[in-house]
Amino acid sequence: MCGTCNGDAAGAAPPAANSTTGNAAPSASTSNGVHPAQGKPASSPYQFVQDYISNVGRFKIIESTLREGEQFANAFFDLETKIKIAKALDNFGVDYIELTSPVASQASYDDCKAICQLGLKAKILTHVRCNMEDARKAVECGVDGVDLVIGTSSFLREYSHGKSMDMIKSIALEVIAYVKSKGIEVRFSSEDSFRSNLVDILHLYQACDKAGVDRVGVADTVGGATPRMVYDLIRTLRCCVGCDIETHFHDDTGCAVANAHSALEAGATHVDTSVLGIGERNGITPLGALMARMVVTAPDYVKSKYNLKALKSLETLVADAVQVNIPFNNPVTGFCAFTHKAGIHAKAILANPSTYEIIDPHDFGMTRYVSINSRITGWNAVKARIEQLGLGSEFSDDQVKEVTAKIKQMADIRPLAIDDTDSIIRSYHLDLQI
Ligand SMILES: CC(=O)SCCNC(=O)CCNC(=O)[C@H](O)C(C)(C)COP(=O)(O)OP(=O)(O)OC[C@H]1O[C@@H](n2cnc3c(N)ncnc32)[C@H](O)[C@@H]1OP(=O)(O)O
Ligand SMILES: O=C(O)CCC(=O)C(=O)O
Ligand SMILES: [Zn+2]
Repeated sequence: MCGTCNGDAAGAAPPAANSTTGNAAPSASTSNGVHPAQGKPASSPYQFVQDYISNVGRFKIIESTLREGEQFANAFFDLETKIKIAKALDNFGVDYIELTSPVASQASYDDCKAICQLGLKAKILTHVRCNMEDARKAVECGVDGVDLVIGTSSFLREYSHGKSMDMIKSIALEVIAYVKSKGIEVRFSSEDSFRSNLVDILHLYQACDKAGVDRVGVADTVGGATPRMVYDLIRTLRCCVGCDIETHFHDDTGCAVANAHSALEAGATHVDTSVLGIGERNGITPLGALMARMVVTAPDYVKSKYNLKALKSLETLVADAVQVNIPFNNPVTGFCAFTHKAGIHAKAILANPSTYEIIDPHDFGMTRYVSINSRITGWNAVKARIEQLGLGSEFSDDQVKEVTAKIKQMADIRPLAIDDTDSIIRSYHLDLQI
């Protein structure tokens, strides 16, 4: 458990963004601990190779913290909080911000109008049931686009709204025509797409495409899809419609990020996210985790388009608003996401960070951290700490190995903090003077 990382070289606190304090940095490194001469490998097997269908290098984000995220158990966003989150999302560079249906309540209606008037770069969408009354309310608010949704699986047709596929199609076409007549974007999505009849939904999407919808949406509403199922469905759909394809993945079985990646590979154009993945039940594709995935797949696109260094503050803002902690194992911003502990890892990391890091923490304004306070440390890591303490020239390699053995002896007895380890080093050093 990463609980043992507490009391690392930087003390009890987790490594902070833009801080190098206490890192066991190599002597030949830059101030941020990266060897300029030994950067990333020339090519990465994880980077995509462009094919004609994949959109991994040109996707768009529909950020739904203020819609799907409002469905998270702990969420209560007043207008002030919504505005802060909307501005932070805009600063991060998301393409769209999706808001709760204005039909939900008076505040939802008023807040939707207010956010539309902020003049953000991101386009503002609201998410409504596929019917004329909801669509009218949405348009009234001044949004840039309306996301229409209706369940198409037999479960939802029977137990949610009771409409046949024919009825769904005729309502969808009517509502799409109405929203288009208002000169704004319109998307049509089949809720619970993966449990819907494939032929039925392909026909429906084709009809919507013909009617001029801007995007059709595929939703894994219950989070049961696998990346292969997603690839197959999106690849098939890509051949049936010319419009954009939006995708929405719940994380009930832990596949939400992988499914989003797979969807883009198969030709989807848009991915729904929320900050920290908050949403109904255990939520959807988290924005930060998707960024972690995509910066590895398509580094140039992601680094040029999104303000990655703002991720930590964005996640902190939302975590505070919904009263949760950022999970310890969160990609990029989890407190031990760039902490290296085992001696074998530490040695290689100090020589070249690419050995054990697929993401450069500095791309996100984060720093790496090498722990030396455990029985599994090694002399190379301890040597780096000794150098950091300014004592490098006073220890031979044999002496570093001897002091490492002392650290391990003590670490076998109890957990150590950096002060303990530094004391062992300093007292060994004092003994050398006598
Ligand atoms: C998978 C998703 O996350 S979809 C998005 C979920 N978002 C929301 O639910 C938005 C917040 N919701 C709300 O505030 C409320 O549910 C409202 C205002 C939309 C509706 O509230 P109520 O009228 O009290 O109905 P209630 O919530 O009990 O039931 C949903 C109603 O919508 C109908 N409905 C459900 N989906 C659709 C749809 N896509 N299109 C049209 N009608 C629908 C249901 O049949 C039901 O109608 P009924 O009143 O005839 O039974
Ligand atoms: O509108 C959509 O595409 C998705 C709706 C939703 O939240 C879901 O199906 O889980
Ligand atoms: Zn959802």
